Amino acid sequence: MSFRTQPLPPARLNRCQLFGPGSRVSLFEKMAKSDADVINLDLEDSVAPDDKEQARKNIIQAIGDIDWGQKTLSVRINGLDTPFWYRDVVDLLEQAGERLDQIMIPKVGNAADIYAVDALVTAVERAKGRSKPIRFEVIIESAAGICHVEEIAASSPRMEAVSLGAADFAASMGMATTGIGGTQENYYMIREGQKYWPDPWHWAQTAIVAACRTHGLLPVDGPFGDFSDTDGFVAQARRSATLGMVGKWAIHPSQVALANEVFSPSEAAIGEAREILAAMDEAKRSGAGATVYKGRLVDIASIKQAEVIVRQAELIAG
Ligand SMILES: CC(C)(COP(=O)(O)OP(=O)(O)OC[C@H]1O[C@@H](n2cnc3c(N)ncnc32)[C@H](O)[C@@H]1OP(=O)(O)O)[C@@H](O)C(=O)NCCC(=O)NCCSC(=O)C[C@H](O)C(=O)O
Ligand SMILES: [Mg+2]
Repeated sequence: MSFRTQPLPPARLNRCQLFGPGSRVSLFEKMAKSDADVINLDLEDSVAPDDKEQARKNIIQAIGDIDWGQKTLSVRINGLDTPFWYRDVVDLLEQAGERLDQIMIPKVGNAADIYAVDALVTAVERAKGRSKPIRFEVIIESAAGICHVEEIAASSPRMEAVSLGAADFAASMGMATTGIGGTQENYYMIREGQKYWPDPWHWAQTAIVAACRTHGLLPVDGPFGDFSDTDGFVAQARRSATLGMVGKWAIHPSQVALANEVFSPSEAAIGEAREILAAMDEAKRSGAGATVYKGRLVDIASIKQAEVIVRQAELIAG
């Protein structure tokens, strides 16, 4: 480990983030009653330009009126290249109640983008005497965003989470696809006449995970567009979990249970993690730094791996 130790991410569940357009008020109660850990009310791309103002009003009202339970409540503002974002921030911070936990900033390109939003948020918080600091989550969904992901992760103490937005990312990168996440038909390799489909999102996800882990943030996988493809969603989510991501967006309620299942450690995994910790306790007592568990090596690094699973299990248990 370097002299600088790795900070822990916020101790809260983020297995599923359920999205809904701010213009579809009829969805809000359903979102609040869902099993998602995080709710994202959207002012950005799921809301048509003519509906932006009304959507903002709907969201401000709903933040106060609806019982959101223990969920993390987040609003996605419009991008910094639009005329809408500053009004989103000012109206939300001036008019929405303290129940609002965070704002999601889309299409972030560098740390200066976060600096700009932070300055505005800080000014309104001070002017209005808000007692709970708003936290930030951002979406990496452009070539510039992925190039600057580390400085973005380090950009503000308000930062909590970073998501990969596969749709805008693909567009910005000029990727030859209209699919949102998942396997891409033309991204394959051939060996002995057999096709294999690698994961085109892998490197971007890994870069996000590394930046988040370095700065104590939550790395999250974004949308999977084809909500009728359950197997495809689960496969994508499992790959993300294996890489270190803590959760995934749901753009339809049918995806919530799938994400919760994938990003909750199974009883077997929790049991094994606890056994590894016990085996390493025993090893340490006898002065050893490594031991054998079920025929394989476990050592001090295994303790940290097991602790990730046990920590997640404890969060879920409450
Ligand atoms: C995708 C949808 C437009 C589908 O809506 P709809 O046609 O109403 O779906 P269903 O008829 O199948 O709905 C079944 C029941 O579920 C309720 N419902 C639907 N959506 C939601 C929701 N988001 N939350 C809660 N409940 C929901 C319906 O009302 C039905 O209920 P009932 O009648 O009582 O049975 C719609 O799901 C939708 O708008 N989804 C969210 C879209 C969104 O927010 N997109 C933005 C995020 S993705 C993105 O921005 C890309 C990213 O930035 C990137 O670049 O990658
Ligand atoms: Mg997007």
